Amino acid sequence: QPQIQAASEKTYTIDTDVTFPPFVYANTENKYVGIDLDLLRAIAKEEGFKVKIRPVGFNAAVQSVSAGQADGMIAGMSITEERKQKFDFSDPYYSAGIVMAVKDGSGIKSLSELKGKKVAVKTGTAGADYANSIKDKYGFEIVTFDDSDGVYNDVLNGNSDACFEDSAVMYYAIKNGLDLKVVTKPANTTETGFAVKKGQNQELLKMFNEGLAKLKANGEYDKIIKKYTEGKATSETKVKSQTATAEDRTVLGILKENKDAFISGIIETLKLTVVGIFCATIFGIFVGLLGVVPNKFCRGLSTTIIYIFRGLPLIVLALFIYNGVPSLIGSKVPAFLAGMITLMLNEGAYTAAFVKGGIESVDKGQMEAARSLGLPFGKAMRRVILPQGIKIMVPSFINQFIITLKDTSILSVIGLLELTQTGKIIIARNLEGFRVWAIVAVIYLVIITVLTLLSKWIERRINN
Ligand SMILES: NC(=O)CC[C@H](N)C(=O)O
Repeated sequence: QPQIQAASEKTYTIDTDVTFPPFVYANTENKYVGIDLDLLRAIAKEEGFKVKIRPVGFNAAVQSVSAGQADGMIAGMSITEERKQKFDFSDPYYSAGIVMAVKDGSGIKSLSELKGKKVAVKTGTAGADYANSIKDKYGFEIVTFDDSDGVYNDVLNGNSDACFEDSAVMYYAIKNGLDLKVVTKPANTTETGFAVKKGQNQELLKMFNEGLAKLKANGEYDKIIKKYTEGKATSETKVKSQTATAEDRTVLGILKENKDAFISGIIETLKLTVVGIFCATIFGIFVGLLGVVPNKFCRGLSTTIIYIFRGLPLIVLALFIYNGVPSLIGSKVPAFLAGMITLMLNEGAYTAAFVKGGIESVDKGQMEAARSLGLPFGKAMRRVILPQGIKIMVPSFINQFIITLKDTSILSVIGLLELTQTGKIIIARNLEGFRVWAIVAVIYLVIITVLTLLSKWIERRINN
């Protein structure tokens, strides 16, 4: 009995794409809902397991599930032959084809008019595959975005001439006021399913299928589908942008409405920054010192570490640690830990470089004089060289702290819900790109100002 109890309480991490109404999105109450999540929650209840939903985006979800970082994903995901190599899919719960949409009033009416034009798609989706498969035939260029709102906006802005999107999603968005028009019939219709990594989490897949069958039998399935596809929207099913008239669209209104999201985004950013700065500083000082000790191996090691981690783009390092390393070591790397290690290695390499440089810039005669007075190397370093070197390094430290803060934004690619990712998700809902990014920018500036003042204060104390 207790064993069953424990098993039934198991929580699974499920990644999703919240820019995909009516399948997954945030409603007016900021709750993640939609056909997929309602089904998943009903199934979880039926089968006795818990789910933790992470709004990471479609492509990020595909990667985190393949890397074993999440237990499964549900995001209106098409069951394709290619994906079956990497994923095990549940029984289908919906189906969708791909349609092309253009700006209302644009002259384009068919695929054959796309020659020399730009088509926006979402990274890693069936729509993107479809676009790739016909781009040479019709002679268009592809532009990719991480979420559906980015795709729609690019067409609305006129940067792209058309976009490809799942039919149900496109119709739903247009019904809810998006100023685009569907001009083709659904193509490549595929079924939609819940996915786990191939060969993994089979018990979860089995429970999903059993639960789905039960919901289909007892009418709950139909109810959920109807709720999102027919009839009048309720406050529960409304997409944020649907309430445009009722909602306060001023900067203050947006701030008030999303207060909690912004606050938790800020906290996550601050946590990452503080932990990142701390680890990078220790790591950097250590590697920097290694670079000046009188030992060839240590100096070589220091140079190599600096060379590698200063040379790698932060985003590549983050994706490598989060999505690459788990398949190597066979266990999960939590997103926060992955983010922290990324910052430690990258910012630490820069720190090491200026620590080394700072020490080297202290006049050589200082060390010689200290040594000839009989001080051993370590002591001469600590008492004579470092105090002078640190003064030289302080401005670089402050600079690096600020860069670390800004670089935390890049960690949004591994789904960390820090300030930038928070901004993306809010925009996914209210489509107020300009205002939300302005708010996010101001918040960063405020934090940077505080950080700078704090650093300046420390600098003064060190110099006195
Ligand atoms: N969330 C999505 O964008 C899914 C798009 C599409 N159905 C796919 O599986 O690729």
